[in-house]
Amino acid sequence: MVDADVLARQVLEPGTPGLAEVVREFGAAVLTEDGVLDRAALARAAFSSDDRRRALEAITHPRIAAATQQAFEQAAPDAVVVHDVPLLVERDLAARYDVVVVVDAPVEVRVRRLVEQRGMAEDDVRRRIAAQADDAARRAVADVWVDTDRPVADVLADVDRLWTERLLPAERATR
Ligand SMILES: CC(C)(COP(=O)(O)OP(=O)(O)OC[C@H]1O[C@@H](n2cnc3c(N)ncnc32)[C@H](O)[C@@H]1O)[C@@H](O)C(=O)NCCC(=O)NCCS
Ligand SMILES: Nc1ncnc2c1ncn2[C@@H]1O[C@H](COP(=O)(O)OP(=O)(O)OP(=O)(O)O)[C@@H](O)[C@H]1O
Repeated sequence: MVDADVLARQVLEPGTPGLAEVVREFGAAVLTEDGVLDRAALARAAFSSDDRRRALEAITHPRIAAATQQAFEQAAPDAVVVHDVPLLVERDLAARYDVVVVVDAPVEVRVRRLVEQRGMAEDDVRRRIAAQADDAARRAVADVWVDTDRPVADVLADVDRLWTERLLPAERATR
């Protein structure tokens, strides 16, 4: 499992060159008193305009890409590597994968979950969604569509089936 959001956090940990560059670009106001990244403050700055978001991505994305490559290389030859990547469509990466799975929920459900379950500010959530690909673009690259606007148990049952009926055979077919 290679989680892009986890790698995105690692490249901005205290003491990293990534964090130093972010402070040069966005100012010391994106740090807490202890010198740790204030993620909410950086999110406010980065999602204020396309230009600011791209400035952050120019710092993070090359570093995330390098860490991703390293993680892929460490996988066992018979592993099914699951790459959890929010910006797959935006970065035009679909052709690199054997199977593209889109995990979906309607926009209003996404907003409600992130506000209620994660405590995020609603305008932050909406700005992030606005900076992402829309459903039509996601549909265009999806091999499998997982609708999560259902009870979690139903979603998990579908994912189990996806694993045994689609992903394990796809891995075998690559050998
Ligand atoms: C702005 C930051 C500090 C906000 O941190 P926060 O802890 O609030 O969010 P987290 O990193 O957990 O991301 C949660 C979700 O926000 C969305 N999101 C994050 N970055 C972006 C982006 N550049 N464009 C669109 N949506 C984004 C994604 O849906 C992601 O799954 C952080 O998201 C970040 O460093 N983003 C730039 C790196 C990046 O593009 N990450 C996406 C994975 S490659
Ligand atoms: N079927 C469901 N019912 C209720 N809540 C759900 C369901 N599926 C996901 N959630 C909740 O929705 C929120 C977002 O889910 P999750 O973090 O898995 O999204 P994600 O696909 O990783 O998004 P991104 O990759 O953009 O960060 C979480 O708080 C999660 O618990």
